[in-house]
Amino acid sequence: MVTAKVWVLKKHFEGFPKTSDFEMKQVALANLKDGELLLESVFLSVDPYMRPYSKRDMKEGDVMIGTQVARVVESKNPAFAVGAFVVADGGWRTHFISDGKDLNPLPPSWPESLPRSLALGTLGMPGLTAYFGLFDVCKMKPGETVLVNAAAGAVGSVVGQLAKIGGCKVVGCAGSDSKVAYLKKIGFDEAFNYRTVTSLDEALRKASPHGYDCFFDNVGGEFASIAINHMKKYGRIAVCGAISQYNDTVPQKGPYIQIPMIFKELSMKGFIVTSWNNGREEGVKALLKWVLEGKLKYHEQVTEGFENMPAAFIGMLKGENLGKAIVKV
Ligand SMILES: NC(=O)C1=CN([C@@H]2O[C@H](COP(=O)(O)OP(=O)(O)OC[C@H]3O[C@@H](n4cnc5c(N)ncnc54)[C@H](OP(=O)(O)O)[C@@H]3O)[C@@H](O)[C@H]2O)C=CC1
Ligand SMILES: CCCCC/C=C\CC(=O)/C=C/C=C/C=C\[C@@H](O)CCCC(=O)O
Repeated sequence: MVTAKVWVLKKHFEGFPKTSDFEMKQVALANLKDGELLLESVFLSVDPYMRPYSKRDMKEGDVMIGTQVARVVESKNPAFAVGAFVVADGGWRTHFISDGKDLNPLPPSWPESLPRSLALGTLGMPGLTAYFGLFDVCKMKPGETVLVNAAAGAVGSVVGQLAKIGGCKVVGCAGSDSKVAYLKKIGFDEAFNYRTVTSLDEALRKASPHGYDCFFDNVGGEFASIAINHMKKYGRIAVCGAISQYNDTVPQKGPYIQIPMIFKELSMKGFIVTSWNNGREEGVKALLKWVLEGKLKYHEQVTEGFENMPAAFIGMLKGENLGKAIVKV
């Protein structure tokens, strides 16, 4: 009998999550039934969505939601051989049983040169978010100017590079000087530290005096309220996330956006990447091609040890990650 370690939400978050909000438990797994398979987590993802989704979708005592790259260790399902790797949404668990229905197999042709953890980042949900958010929501065109915040993160770093591949000028912001240096290294035309500039308004104007055609918003809040005034006429805003608001105990009250929306005749669209699940194969194929060509660089913030999942999650929310935050079991 296999005993899994799991992390449960001991107490709903109030403001920033604390390690005391989580509790590690041991769960004895039953023997496999026909059609089932036993999976062992190899890499686990920590993502911003877990913060708001936990409030909406979870009750105290539930196993934390999340995805992982897992290896098949025992199988009574002919579609999955022992040793195969899959992306699963098994939550924060070291081992779990699946009936095979909600698993995304990694292609057997996965290049040996690439870490399988990329299936949780640049070649997975965050990378696809950037891909479809930029091409289908922003509808960027060559020669345009693209703005992206949280630009050194899992989604933002892909957005900026795809925009460069698409022939655009790219401006990004991040929360540390080292992240800003990374952005310039991977090809951003302009980048600034939003925490240290004296004026966000001035920084945005300096980076692109004629404004922005596309704004890929990962952050919301005050930044978005200021950035909207720098949009060009007929600009497009892809509302991807609002991480500056996820930990609010009292909702922020921003300026109202109707005047710039009307005056500049802007388009603003919120989106969730799961709406493109049917396009997943197309997106991963395109992203993989650019990675293998060296046009799409990736960075992973790897935390070692299942016991460190809460710390990795909290650290990501606080900006301690460069690129995709993952936990290596
Ligand atoms: N709509 C969708 O389908 C999806 C939406 N998302 C959203 O995209 C955004 C980025 O996600 P992801 O790339 O996975 O995460 P990241 O890898 O970018 O990590 C989160 C980053 O957000 C930044 N951040 C945290 N708090 C603040 C704040 N108060 N103000 C400004 N920046 C902050 C930090 O970077 P920094 O150093 O720059 O502060 C931190 O590193 C999130 O809002 C997420 O919810 C992600 C996936 C799918
Ligand atoms: C509850 C209010 C949510 C407001 C928007 C918050 C976050 C946006 C975001 O980060 C969306 C992420 C989407 C992730 C999609 C796919 C999965 O890997 C997560 C699935 C989680 C689930 O649907 O159970």
